[in-house]
Amino acid sequence: MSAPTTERRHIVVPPGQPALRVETLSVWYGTRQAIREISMVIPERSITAIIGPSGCGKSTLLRAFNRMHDTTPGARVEGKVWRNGIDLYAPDTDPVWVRRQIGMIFQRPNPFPKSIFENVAFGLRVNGYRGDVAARVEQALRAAALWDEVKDKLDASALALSGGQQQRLCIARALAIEPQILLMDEPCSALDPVATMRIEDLMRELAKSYTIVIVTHNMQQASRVSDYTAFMLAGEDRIGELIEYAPTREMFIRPRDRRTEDYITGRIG
Ligand SMILES: Nc1ncnc2c1ncn2[C@@H]1O[C@H](COP(=O)(O)OP(=O)(O)OP(=O)(O)O)[C@@H](O)[C@H]1O
Repeated sequence: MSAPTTERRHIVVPPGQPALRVETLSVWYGTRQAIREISMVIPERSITAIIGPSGCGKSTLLRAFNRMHDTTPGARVEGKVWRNGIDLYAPDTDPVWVRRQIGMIFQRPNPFPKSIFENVAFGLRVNGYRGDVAARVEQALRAAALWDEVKDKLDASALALSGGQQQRLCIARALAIEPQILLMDEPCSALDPVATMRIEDLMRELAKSYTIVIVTHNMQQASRVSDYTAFMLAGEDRIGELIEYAPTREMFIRPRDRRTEDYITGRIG
């Protein structure tokens, strides 16, 4: 199905049910605006990559998707993020509910200094889960492709795992509370190529059931794993904007905007 394109920017509206609908989203840190009026639709059960040069606002945009800026002093968000008809920024929308639906995986794996089991069980306990915690922990570890490696040492410290295993543990920890969307902020940048491949394979597997949005510096990674790619760029005023948003294959083979082409061919950034 061909997608409509705006005149000024090349922004597709992916077909099907959106996981998130982002409308004229702007974020400020104090008086400095970091991103300007970004509108896009994130399709469900797919991987959307956000790419662009350092400082163009990729993480800022990603963090706006689950209200992470609520916890940043001085940060302010304008615009709307809709999920199934609910405005995530409406005064009566509970930010805890938002973050339960939309989990975040960070650049550096950040397991708690607890056992492997307790890391995954943590969110369940915080949320007062009354079911079979052990079963849910196993399910999450299996979904994160880590179960076989840790099933015999669930009581061992999470900090003894390799970097790649720690990152998959953090993914299991996020999955345990059954989110629908996973935001990943450069999840492989601290990992070696083999661990990176495992996370990328895992992402493809997870995308069958979850919606994933990933920020990545690595264009090869975006082209390998994502279905859609959003290219951001900051102009002379240093405010990040969405320049082009398209199916990944299209963007890498036939970018519509010269700035996208300059970036993916290495002329800028
Ligand atoms: N907590 C903060 N307080 C003040 N300014 C911030 C904060 N976080 C980010 N910024 C600024 O906002 C702009 C966008 O930053 P952001 O981290 O979103 O960019 P990015 O594209 O993800 O960069 P990178 O690829 O280097 O991680 C930058 O100028 C950055 O310095």
